[in-house]
Amino acid sequence: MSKIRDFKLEGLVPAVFTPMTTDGAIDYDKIDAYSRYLSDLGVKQVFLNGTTGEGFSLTLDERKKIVETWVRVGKESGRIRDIVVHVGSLNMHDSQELAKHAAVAGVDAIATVPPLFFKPSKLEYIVEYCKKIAEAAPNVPFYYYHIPTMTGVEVNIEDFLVMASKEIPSLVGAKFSSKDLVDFLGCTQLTAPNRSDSKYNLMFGCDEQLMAAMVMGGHGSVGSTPNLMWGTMARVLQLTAQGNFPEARKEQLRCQKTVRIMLKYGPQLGGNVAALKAILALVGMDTGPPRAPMRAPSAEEARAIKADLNAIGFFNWDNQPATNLASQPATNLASQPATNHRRKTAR
Ligand SMILES: CC(=O)N[C@@H]([C@@H](O)[C@H](O)[C@H](O)CO)[C@@H](O)CC(=O)C(=O)O
Repeated sequence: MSKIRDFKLEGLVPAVFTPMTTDGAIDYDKIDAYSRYLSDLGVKQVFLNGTTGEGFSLTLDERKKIVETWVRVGKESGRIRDIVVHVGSLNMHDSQELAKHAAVAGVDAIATVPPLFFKPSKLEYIVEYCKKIAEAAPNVPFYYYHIPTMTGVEVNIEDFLVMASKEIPSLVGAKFSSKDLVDFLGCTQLTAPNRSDSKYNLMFGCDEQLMAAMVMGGHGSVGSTPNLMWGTMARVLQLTAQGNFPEARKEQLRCQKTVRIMLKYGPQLGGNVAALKAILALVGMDTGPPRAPMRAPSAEEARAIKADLNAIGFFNWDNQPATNLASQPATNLASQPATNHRRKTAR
């Protein structure tokens, strides 16, 4: 059980894109260069086959081969320390199969979204569904992947953690891709008896709100923008942890402005991931087009995206941190001693 209890995601954990060729096949050979690109940034942990990875657009065999490739070129090379795999799908059996495969492949944790076609009406049903998937890989740390904007399943994660912890021994935390910071604070403040820090590993996934989530006690970020603006997101984490909120806000605003460009072009490309893939290509890591129903931008659209990024100064931001700031665990503010602001009275 110590493998489960001791596992922790922290700092910046990119939800990685899935490299594809122009004819829509998976470009497995590109994963080697991609893992090197991320490792050079200071990445230690990655999240595969999630939303950013277009996991729901992939076949089971493709998802398995992506996992195996990342383990071989990422873990075995020493570039990447921990690999978390999203095993959620449209049915429990596929997810159980992916969970078993992930365990055999040697990944470090798995995560799943709830059932999203026949949407569960009660929390108990979600817990039971997750339990059956987690049991397919009982010795692998398990995360609930909360992303209601994509799944349409709104559930209070604090309540989920309390109920699921009684049913799922491998439960270690949640990947919280929702702007509901009220629920998020409730999650981070669930402490184990006589421990000050959170009982669960809470990773936040709305990058444009990361600073606030860290103030609420989050342990870091699993998201898309660390792929393409690592330095900026690293400074959000570090400046927030240091309590330098004016500077942290400047970095967070940079993320927000970049996300607005994603939101401007995402709809016409069939989805925001398509716009993000285009931005990643513009910073030099080309992972090819997305898969239908999304599409790559035309040359004209790519020029427009680049012009909009230029207009906000995107290419002048230091996104290749020399100090690999974010590979250091972001200090969880909740565990920081209160700064003594009392003015020292002259003796
Ligand atoms: C809806 C969505 O794609 N959310 C992204 C965010 O990183 C998002 O791209 C970012 O906050 C910009 O909106 C992540 O939460 C998704 C994620 O973690 C994943 O790809 O597995």
